Amino acid sequence: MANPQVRALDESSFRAANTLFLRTLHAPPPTDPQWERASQVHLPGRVLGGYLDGEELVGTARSMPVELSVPGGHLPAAAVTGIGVRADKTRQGLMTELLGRQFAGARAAGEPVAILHASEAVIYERFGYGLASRSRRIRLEPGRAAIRSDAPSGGSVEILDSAAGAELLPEVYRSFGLHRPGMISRSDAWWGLGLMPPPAGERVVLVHRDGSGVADGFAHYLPAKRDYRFDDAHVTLRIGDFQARTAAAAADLWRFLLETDLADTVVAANRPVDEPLEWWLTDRRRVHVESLDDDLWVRLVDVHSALNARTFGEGEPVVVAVSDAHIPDNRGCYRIGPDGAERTDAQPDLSLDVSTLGAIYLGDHPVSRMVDAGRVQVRDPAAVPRFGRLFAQEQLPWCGTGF
Ligand SMILES: CC(=O)SCCNC(=O)CCNC(=O)[C@H](O)C(C)(C)COP(=O)(O)OP(=O)(O)OC[C@H]1O[C@@H](n2cnc3c(N)ncnc32)[C@H](O)[C@@H]1OP(=O)(O)O
Repeated sequence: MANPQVRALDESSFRAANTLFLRTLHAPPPTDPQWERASQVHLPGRVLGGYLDGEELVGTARSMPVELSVPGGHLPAAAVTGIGVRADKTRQGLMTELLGRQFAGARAAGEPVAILHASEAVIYERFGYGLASRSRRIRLEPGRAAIRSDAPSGGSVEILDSAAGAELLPEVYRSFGLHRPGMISRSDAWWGLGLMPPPAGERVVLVHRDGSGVADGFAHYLPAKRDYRFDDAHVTLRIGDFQARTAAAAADLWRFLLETDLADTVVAANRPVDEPLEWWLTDRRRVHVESLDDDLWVRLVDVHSALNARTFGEGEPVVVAVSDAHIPDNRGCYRIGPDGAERTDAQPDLSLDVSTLGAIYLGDHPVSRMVDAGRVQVRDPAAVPRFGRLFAQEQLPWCGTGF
């Protein structure tokens, strides 16, 4: 019988944990320069080691503290990543032990929510995570895709060298504030990691400045050439990060990308699903949606605090019973209304699992859809539209930051 054990690793084991994680993703171990950067996001107390019947490290998980934007506010959250169990030791309960330890750590650190990007969609729901935001991967062909003359515009786009980009982009991102649910803060270590490979020097960095010269958007891309003949325009621009504070900044950046000479394809993964790109184009069919992907998975590790960190729409309160297989303290009934959430002994109008509450928390899915999906049990049908109005959001959540 396996005996999964978990403990916080000391710094001397961080690189071994990172190597183990990368191996579980079928990736090579970090080189010295890669580790130099990655070590900055391995934080004492937050890198866990997993063991099965012995002292050999066979599993790992880690997290980073971030600020997460939620409807009407923001709150501290644990950004979970680096989960891996060695292939010959899987399905013996080690990840279960690692995640349980992470939940306890997040609660102790005053982080009511844990978030992650999942390698597979089937893993995390059983632990109370719900899919809370989505993104899309799109492809456009410059020349066939053009921005309309009446699309928002204002300011200019400039190319920065990578040193100037490395200095300016963190500042610009910070200046935006976490303006949409799902966005998270980016630490200096995150920027240093250069999460979007390859090395920064090979990327082209664009910055958008508004009419008064204030930087209000940026994007970077990697040009990939499929043919080395001088006269063939087989060039794909692969966008790595694209952030804009205003519609004018976003539309101007797209205009610049689509008018770049010799580029015949622009590919952007991880774009918000509600970006109005189709509305800015002369021919909306030029946006080829290659996939609709999971973005953030959200786990409310402290339901009461998490609910009270966001705001709710208008209407009559609803009493909701929450089940949670992993965190007993979360179980029970909550009265949720425009003024927030409080525990109650009243009879519930609706019941749901904490994973479903995580899925609707940022406002991506209408409550009625979760009812139709069988994820909400209804005692009082009149409570469904009320519950929907409380959680409804104008803007869809989007994280836009890999971790
Ligand atoms: C946020 C991130 O870091 S995403 C990266 C996640 N890591 C990877 O994808 C790397 C490759 N995979 C792995 O390392 C491992 O398979 C892990 C970490 C996903 C799972 O570790 P394990 O120790 O096998 O998980 P554990 O034994 O605790 O499984 C718990 C339950 O989840 C199920 N489960 C675990 N992984 C999977 C999976 N990939 N697909 C389907 N079910 C799974 C198990 O069957 C088990 O179900 P049960 O409770 O009904 O028996």
